[in-house]
Amino acid sequence: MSKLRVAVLGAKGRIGSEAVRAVEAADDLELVAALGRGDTLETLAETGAQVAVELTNPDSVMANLEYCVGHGIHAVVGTTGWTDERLAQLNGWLSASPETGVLIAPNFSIGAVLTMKFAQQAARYFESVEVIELHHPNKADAPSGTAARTAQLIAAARREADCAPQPDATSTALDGARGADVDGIPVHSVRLRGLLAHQEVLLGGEGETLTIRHDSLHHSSFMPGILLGARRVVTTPGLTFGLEHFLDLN
Ligand SMILES: NC(=O)C1=CN([C@@H]2O[C@H](COP(=O)(O)OP(=O)(O)OC[C@H]3O[C@@H](n4cnc5c(N)ncnc54)[C@H](O)[C@@H]3O)[C@@H](O)[C@H]2O)C=CC1
Ligand SMILES: O=C(O)C1=N[C@H](C(=O)O)C[C@H](O)C1
Repeated sequence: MSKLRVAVLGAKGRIGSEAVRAVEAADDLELVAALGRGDTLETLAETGAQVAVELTNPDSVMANLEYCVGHGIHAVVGTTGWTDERLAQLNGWLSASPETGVLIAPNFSIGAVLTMKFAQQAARYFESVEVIELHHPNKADAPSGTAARTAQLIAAARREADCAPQPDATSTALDGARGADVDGIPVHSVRLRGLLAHQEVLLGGEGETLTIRHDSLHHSSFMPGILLGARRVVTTPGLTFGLEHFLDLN
């Protein structure tokens, strides 16, 4: 059986370099291109890449995806910085190339995907919910894509259940002291040498709290999700947001 032809964009970065090794090590995948900043995207068409794994940064991702979708190259995207406007633009490109698939995964690690799901399930049962994400200090964006997505899922679950607004008597606060407001959920970002990628969802009710915590201790935690995404995206046209859609989670 022929191998799936995979390219990695952002191949010299922290996660991209790990993805290059993971693709090379997979029996059913062939690494046909490993592109860094300044390399031409034409390499993707020239090498016949079927899937591009996009792990660059929010400034580069849109141009890369415009090229990929325009050339019918499926994409697995880990890069952060997604807004409604960006998603609408991507959907526009996809509607002109209806057989192409794009997976955007705020987080490729199974533990983080489960954290989001558990938080979504728990959100309606507690009066208070806050998210704390903790990352290495070289991270460009805050809050993390995972934390933003977690907060959006929590907020949607609370809206659906008609939850009351969270109790919070704060009347004076230093800027930032209560974190960023993502759909009404406070999200706090820590940047600390020694960390990689971590998240806590704190839920509080009368006389009890629940903490859901996940730790990515190595970039290897993201690799099974990236490889699964590459294998599945080629048969899943259109936009898929979240790795959970490729997992058998009930
Ligand atoms: N979804 C997930 O599970 C994960 C997502 N990420 C995200 O992936 C992105 C990259 O993270 P890191 O590897 O830590 O950053 P990094 O800064 O170490 O790597 C990014 C690399 O992309 C390169 N680059 C920038 N523009 C490019 C372009 N147009 N073409 C090719 N290469 C380009 C940079 O030179 C750099 O080598 C971030 O948005 C991060 O949040 C990171 C880890 C897991
Ligand atoms: O930059 C990182 O490192 C990570 N970025 C993603 C995010 O912003 O959520 C995923 C993971 O947290 C690691």
